[in-house]
Amino acid sequence: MARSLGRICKGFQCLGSLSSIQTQLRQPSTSVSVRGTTFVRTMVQALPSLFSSKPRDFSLPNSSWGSEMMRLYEHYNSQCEVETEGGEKQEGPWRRLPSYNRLLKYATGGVYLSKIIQSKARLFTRNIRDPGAAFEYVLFVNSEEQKCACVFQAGHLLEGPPGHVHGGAIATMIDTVTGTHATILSGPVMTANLNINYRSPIPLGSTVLLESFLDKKEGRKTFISCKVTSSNGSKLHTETTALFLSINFSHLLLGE
Ligand SMILES: CCCCCCCCCC(=O)SCCNC(=O)CCNC(=O)[C@H](O)C(C)(C)COP(=O)(O)OP(=O)(O)OC[C@H]1O[C@@H](n2cnc3c(N)ncnc32)[C@H](O)[C@@H]1OP(=O)(O)O
Repeated sequence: MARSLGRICKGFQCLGSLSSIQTQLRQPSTSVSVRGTTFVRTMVQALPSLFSSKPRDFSLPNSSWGSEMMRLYEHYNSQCEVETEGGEKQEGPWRRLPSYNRLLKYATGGVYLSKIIQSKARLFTRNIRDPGAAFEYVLFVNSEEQKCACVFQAGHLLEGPPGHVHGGAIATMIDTVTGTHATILSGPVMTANLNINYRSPIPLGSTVLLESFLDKKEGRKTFISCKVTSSNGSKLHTETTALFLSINFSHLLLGE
């Protein structure tokens, strides 16, 4: 019992780091975009400190990334840092988000889960070790324009219709991108509604671009839209509207 309480307290300490990020987000500032930039920078810097050892950043290129995946990665990554006329480097409009296969060491899904489940819990999209087999993706955020872009290469384990990507795998990626975007904009949220129109199938192994946009914020509600296109933008694969509701961490930890 005492040990369980210790674990939960440690979990809350981790959550404290996230709370401070949220506090920063809520502090009055001159504009939403400045606030967003600060939040993203803080989040990027704070996340690794929540782990017990140095975690693998899954958003960095690996040998399975094809030429289209690399081309789009370079396209956005080159805009994360730009050179001034005087030759100095400064932050660009985009920022790459690191990606780990678990978010918190202790608070991995509620106090009612067994220790074994807590220790084995992994993020759904990052739990297959074989590079290129499933979800290969990297997410970039543009705080000024309040949008996100995700380059996604769909591996052979994501098959639905023969030779094409499973609709649930596509929905997973849309939920991941819009959910991350909503978290950046509003702090902790959960998906309340995801409305997807599938317009054309995605060939297995291909690279696509997911772009998400803030539609509006109303109280606890954050409305995001998202489209998935082929890597050169010529083909529309899906169109989505999503609703996220802001939550307290106790909603996840205690089921309240
Ligand atoms: C770093 C790694 C990042 C990875 C990102 C991955 C993102 C993945 C995100 C997810 O997948 S979350 C998992 C899937 N989602 C869930 O399991 C959520 C389950 N549902 C709930 O927990 C609750 O229903 C929810 C928190 C969404 C809302 O419950 P609340 O009790 O907080 O809200 P309430 O029912 O009081 O409704 C508040 C308002 O929202 C509205 N609302 C709630 N659900 C709605 C809905 N589904 N559609 C439209 N409106 C909805 C509701 O009508 C009301 O509107 P008004 O204030 O105007 O009256």
